[in-house]
Amino acid sequence: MAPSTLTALAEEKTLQTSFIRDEDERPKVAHNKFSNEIPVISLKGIDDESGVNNGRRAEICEKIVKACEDWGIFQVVDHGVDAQLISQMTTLAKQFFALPPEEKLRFDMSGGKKGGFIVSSHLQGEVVQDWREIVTYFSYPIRARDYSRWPDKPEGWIAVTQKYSEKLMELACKLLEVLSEAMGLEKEALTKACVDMDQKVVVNFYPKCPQPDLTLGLKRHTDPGTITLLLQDQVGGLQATKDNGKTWITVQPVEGAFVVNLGDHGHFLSNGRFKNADHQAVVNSNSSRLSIATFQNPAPEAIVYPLKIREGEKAVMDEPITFAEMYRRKMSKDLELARLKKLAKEQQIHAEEAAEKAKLETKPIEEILA
Ligand SMILES: O=C1C[C@@H](c2ccc(O)c(O)c2)Oc2cc(O)cc(O)c21
Ligand SMILES: O=C(O)CCC(=O)C(=O)O
Ligand SMILES: [Fe+2]
Repeated sequence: MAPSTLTALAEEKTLQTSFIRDEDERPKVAHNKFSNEIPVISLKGIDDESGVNNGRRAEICEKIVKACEDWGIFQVVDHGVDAQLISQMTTLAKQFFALPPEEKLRFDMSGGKKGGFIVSSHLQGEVVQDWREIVTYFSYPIRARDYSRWPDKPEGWIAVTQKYSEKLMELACKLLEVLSEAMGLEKEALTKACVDMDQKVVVNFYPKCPQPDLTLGLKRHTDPGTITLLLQDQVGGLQATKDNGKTWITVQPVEGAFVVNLGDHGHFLSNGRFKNADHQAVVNSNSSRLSIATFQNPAPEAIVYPLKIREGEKAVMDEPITFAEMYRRKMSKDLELARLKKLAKEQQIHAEEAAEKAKLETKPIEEILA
């Protein structure tokens, strides 16, 4: 059972066992050992398709496409989202997590409610807990918004979140246009494949952690959707993989930048040409950390299948399926893997205990008592 908030646990000297991960899952690289390998791309001039600047758009597009092919993750600056809006969004988010537990728990979503506050994860049945609190809103399609699940404190946050969601939807669509064109398709191809794009904002708060080397803020995963725009503070903790998942790097925080991640949907639609970035978040004992993930997902009924299969390529999917089915299969695979891992661990403990018992039984009594 996940605790209802992390406020009290963050003050303890040791970590509660439900957060302790197996050794192979624990952090390998420090939260602040930053790498500059992930490309940082300026979007200045991306809208200008005329004359001399068309060269600039082409240059930006080339960089984005290369980053998607090599990493599935990159950062964007000069993206046009107002710095003041970003600062309001982060200030208000921090104020929300600083509220007393009972205020945050007015929006508790542990009973399976769509949107609100929860510790660790929205997924049911996780074996090990993530060291994070989240507050999440379903922001698009607008007609499906349920404002009763949007926290009404701190004052002014609903209005700021609405504006933030709108601006991030615009930025995401711009990036999807570039990727559509790179696939040799019309600009709207990827947004059309999403049917009626869903957007979900997840604000992650990672409190200071007593034993950060034993746990993760957010376990290793790929995002399920088309594209994710992540805003992170300067603390550091986002990690991505290279060398086919073997090596971890910590992404250098860049003030005012968005980290752009390709998700599974984007990966499948490009027939595997664009990577779905494998990533996780680590925590530390010095300071809390805030990140805001804006997930751009297709509608649940949207059909998932490669939009373009290039000559000589084989389709990465056996059959077209809906996004809802794709998500369901992903979640059950994730949970099944965690269950098998837990089982293997229990069996190992059992076998070790049995071996110890057998050893004792064959020992002469004088040795046991010695
Ligand atoms: O919180 C997340 C992160 C992410 C994710 C985490 C864990 C998984 O097993 C997984 O498959 C994905 O993607 C999300 C996607 C969502 O729609 C909501 C989330 O809260 C998250
Ligand atoms: O907090 C981070 O840096 C990562 C967050 C993330 O990957 C997510 O919310 O899906
Ligand atoms: Fe993620």
